[in-house]
Amino acid sequence: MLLNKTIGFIGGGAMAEALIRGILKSGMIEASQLIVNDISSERLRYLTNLFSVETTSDSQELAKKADVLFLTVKPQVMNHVVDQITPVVSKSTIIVSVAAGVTLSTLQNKMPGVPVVRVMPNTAVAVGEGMSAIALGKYATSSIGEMVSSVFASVGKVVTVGEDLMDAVTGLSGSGPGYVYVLIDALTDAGVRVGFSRQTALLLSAQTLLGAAKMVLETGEHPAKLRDMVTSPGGTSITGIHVLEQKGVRAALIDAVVAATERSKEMGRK
Ligand SMILES: NC(=O)C1=CN([C@@H]2O[C@H](COP(=O)(O)OP(=O)(O)OC[C@H]3O[C@@H](n4cnc5c(N)ncnc54)[C@H](O)[C@@H]3O)[C@@H](O)[C@H]2O)C=CC1
Ligand SMILES: O=C(O)[C@@H]1CCC=N1
Repeated sequence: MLLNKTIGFIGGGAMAEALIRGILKSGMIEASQLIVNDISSERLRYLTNLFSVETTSDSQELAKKADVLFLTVKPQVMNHVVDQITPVVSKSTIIVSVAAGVTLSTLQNKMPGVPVVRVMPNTAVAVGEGMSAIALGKYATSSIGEMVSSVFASVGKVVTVGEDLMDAVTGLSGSGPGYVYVLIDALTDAGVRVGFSRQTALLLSAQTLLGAAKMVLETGEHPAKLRDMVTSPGGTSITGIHVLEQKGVRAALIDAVVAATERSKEMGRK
């Protein structure tokens, strides 16, 4: 579907880099199909060295060439970027925005008739384990939706959601790797505290999170049932879980997702 198509990225930051790394690794798209635009020539040099992709400092030139155009800039500069490209974007260009809080209607109002798809991925697309949610704008046909989904499916899992849930996705899986890195870092400190080298403690922590997550996904069991399998009566796991409950870890995680969801909504109002 994407054979011989030109794929553009406006904004060559962390998210674009993660996506490019993942899609090149998946083999779905070749480096020769990609063109990246950024205001930072340093970022462009870095991405060319890393991925051998073409780059340009001219977003209009890129918008004219691209069949699929990823908008991977910060929400705060999205208006400026869209105003720049609107005069040259054709109705056959597929626009894919990954910006937190930027709504389909904002983009559609600026680019009438142009198919727009809103996606909220996370940085784990870089290693083929991303979680992305997708919502289609009114000019995006279902075949466009399938095409964009297939790109994100090549680098992880994809769900289709109503746009009203996009801020919630941003608060949970979009921002979620950040929360999990905090957990891994804390568990690693804990490992050092009980006697491991940092390197060993990091391996024990990260592999434990990976294994537990895989158990949930592969068994389809409720996490509480899997937790029961770990907690021997009067044993160590229930002793540790008791402390986590006393410290309010569960409520802290819920509060974190709610706060990030609210922040995404707030960013969308600007
Ligand atoms: N980093 C993440 O985990 C995720 C980010 N996102 C979304 O991806 C978007 C990008 O985020 P990051 O990559 O983290 O930010 P970033 O700050 O790493 O990258 C943004 C890039 O855009 C460039 N830029 C700024 N103004 C520009 C302009 N006028 N034209 C062209 N390029 C310009 C910057 O030089 C920078 O390289 C945001 O909208 C964010 O909401 C979505 C999901 C996850
Ligand atoms: O922190 C942010 O705003 C972006 C959106 C989702 C993850 N990172």
